[in-house]
Amino acid sequence: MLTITRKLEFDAGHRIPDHRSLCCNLHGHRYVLEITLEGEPIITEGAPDRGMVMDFAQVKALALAHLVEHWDHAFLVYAGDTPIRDFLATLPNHKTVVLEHIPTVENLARIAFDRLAAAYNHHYGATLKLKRVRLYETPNCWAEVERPVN
Ligand SMILES: Nc1nc2c(c(=O)[nH]1)N=C([C@H](O)[C@H](O)COP(=O)(O)OP(=O)(O)OP(=O)(O)O)CN2
Ligand SMILES: [Zn+2]
Repeated sequence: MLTITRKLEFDAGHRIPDHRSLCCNLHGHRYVLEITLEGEPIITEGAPDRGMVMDFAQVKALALAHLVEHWDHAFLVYAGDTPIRDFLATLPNHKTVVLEHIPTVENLARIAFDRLAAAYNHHYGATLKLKRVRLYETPNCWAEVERPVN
């Protein structure tokens, strides 16, 4: 087995409603998402992706379709954050994503992992698996979710 990693970046707004410091204010981040897949390179003769665990272009396409296009330039708001949800609802056509959990980087990384695991696992046969998602909220702060070892 070996791993490949694809990095994607997106911008999103959020706030941590009960935070005691600056993070209770509306603000945004350029999030950096690192997706690590584990598998064996494809050996099918003549296949365009022969020698690849998965074509990086396809890694990107699946990440965009299943996660990044939904969150990019959106405001990620906790379902229980009523004042902000009410405010956002007054803005016509605003891109708002309502989450069941507070949008800490830990919770966002877990949501990202669960969605991406469903998208990637077994995509190219039995061996391909999402191994790890790492999400940077700032260059200095990140969370990581790993697939449990079977
Ligand atoms: N465990 C967590 N702690 C914090 C989170 C979080 O999601 N999980 N989020 C925040 C803020 O939203 C913010 O993203 C972090 O701000 P800050 O601590 O200021 O991070 P910086 O990298 O900008 O800090 P420097 O001191 O400039 O390195 C807060 N905590
Ligand atoms: Zn923040």
